[in-house]
Amino acid sequence: MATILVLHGPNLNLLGKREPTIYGSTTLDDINQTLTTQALEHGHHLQAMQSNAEYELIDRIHDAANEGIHFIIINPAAFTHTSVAIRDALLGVNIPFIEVHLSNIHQRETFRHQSYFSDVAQGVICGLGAQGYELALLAAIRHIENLALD
Ligand SMILES: O=C(O)[C@]1(O)C=C(c2cccc(Sc3ccccc3)c2)[C@@H](O)[C@H](O)C1
Repeated sequence: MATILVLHGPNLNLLGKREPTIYGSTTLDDINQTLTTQALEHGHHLQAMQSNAEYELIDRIHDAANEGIHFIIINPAAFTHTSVAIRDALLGVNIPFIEVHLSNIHQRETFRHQSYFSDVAQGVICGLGAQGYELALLAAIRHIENLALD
């Protein structure tokens, strides 16, 4: 049994409440509940956290290494385009991660096209709404289970 950590960045706590045309009407609680259920169906555990504070996300990433977290799924939200610090934390703990965005950042403002995470991620999923998280979870489980076979 493995544990997968889902990290949501700033303002995602407002998801489903405003701007549904861009980010959808699903709330973060809905997403986390769906992912938790799907992980358990595959025999794995899921932990989820949302923070508007860069340092809290960094601290959670550090703690993940001490807890034996096997994989991280992260939507850095606005930190996608600014945070070398979170990038460095992910590299520092050496836990594989997938970058997820609800919207297709490449169809939006130019400043959203650049990510500090994509080149060091296992993969990037964007533009598929809440389903992107579910696809990332399936990929994480596949990664973990393939490692177990090696
Ligand atoms: O598409 C995403 O998931 C993204 O990571 C999410 C972002 C984001 C930005 C502002 C608010 C929210 S969440 C939200 C949605 C609707 C109303 C209020 C907040 C997400 C952007 O900062 C990123 O560029 C893209």
